[in-house]
Amino acid sequence: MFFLLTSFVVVAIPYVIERFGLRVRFGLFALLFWLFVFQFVLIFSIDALLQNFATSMPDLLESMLTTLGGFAFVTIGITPIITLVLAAAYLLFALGQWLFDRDEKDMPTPQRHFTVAIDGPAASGKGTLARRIAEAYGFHHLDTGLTYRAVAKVLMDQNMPLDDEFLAEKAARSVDLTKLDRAVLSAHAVGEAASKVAVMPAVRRALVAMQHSFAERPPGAVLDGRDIGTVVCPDAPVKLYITASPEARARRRYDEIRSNGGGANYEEILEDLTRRDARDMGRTDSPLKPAADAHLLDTTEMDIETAFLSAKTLIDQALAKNTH
Ligand SMILES: Nc1ncnc2c1ncn2[C@@H]1O[C@H](COP(=O)(O)OP(=O)(O)OP(=O)(O)O)[C@@H](O)[C@H]1O
Ligand SMILES: Nc1ccn([C@@H]2O[C@H](COP(=O)(O)O)[C@@H](O)[C@H]2O)c(=O)n1
Repeated sequence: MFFLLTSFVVVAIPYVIERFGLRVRFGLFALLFWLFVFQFVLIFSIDALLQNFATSMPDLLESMLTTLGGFAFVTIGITPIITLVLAAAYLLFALGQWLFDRDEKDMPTPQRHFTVAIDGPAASGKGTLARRIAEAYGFHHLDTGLTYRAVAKVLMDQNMPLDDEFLAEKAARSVDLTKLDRAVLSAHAVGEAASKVAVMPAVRRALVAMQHSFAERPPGAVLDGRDIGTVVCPDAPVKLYITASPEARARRRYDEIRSNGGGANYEEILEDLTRRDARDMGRTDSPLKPAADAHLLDTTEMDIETAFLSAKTLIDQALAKNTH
């Protein structure tokens, strides 16, 4: 009787803990507990049956009951042993999990991605600033203007019209962010063509999807363009809107082309920039405008380093907020 009582306690305790204490239950201890109860009931009911009715029952039934009772009697000792072994294994596993979780909590949490969104009109200096920031913080950089330029270049190379949305969308879907060649795409004419394909919603949808996933690259990404703060990364913790007078921007572009050995006409460049600004600001889908929470930076009278230091102050403040 002492053996049965002890066995009952051994199978009952893990069952009760499993039933009422565990969030994830496999029912293993419940199975062992009810198996034990079943064995117990078999032994005693068969014993009672045999004691009272053995003489009146057929021999075959009597021997079957005797075998069954004997089997239950022999195996009832195994159930608590299995329960004990499993409970010990379970305890060891739980202890290991607890130690592992505790070590994990002590580890610094991996930094999530951080996005700097930079928008502004042509030649305002946003690309130069974006590259400088990316370099200083070890972030990835995407000049989204190049993606629109790549679409325009595909169409131009194949003598296709720039206003066919179906063809332009197909070209947009073929853009590979790892193969954007600034040297090839930076031509003035490609920029002009890019602003034409950029008015088409299907083109924007295709490119924005790529830009959006680029922005999620850890540890951070800097994207510059026209709709980064408003459409591509509306939740970016730092948004900058870089601007400069049209004359200053035309002068910068003129100097840039000349220093690369190209021929340029300042008046023509100013005219092109003004026309491109008007197209980019006036289109229905994702027009160029500062996001409501963007910091404005007018670089007309500001050199590149000063612009970078202003941006750095804002980024450092946002990074400090992010980690506390
Ligand atoms: N603050 C600044 N002062 C003087 N020159 C600058 C300044 N910022 C950028 N530049 C120069 O102006 C030119 C245009 O800059 P950048 O290419 O960065 O402009 P952008 O806004 O990215 O142009 P786009 O929209 O056409 O890509 C470059 O030659 C760059 O060196
Ligand atoms: N996010 C963007 C980026 C660019 N565009 C269009 O592409 C043209 C070329 O851009 P650059 O920055 O390389 O000069 C630009 O004029 C825009 O029309 C855009 O729509 N959205």
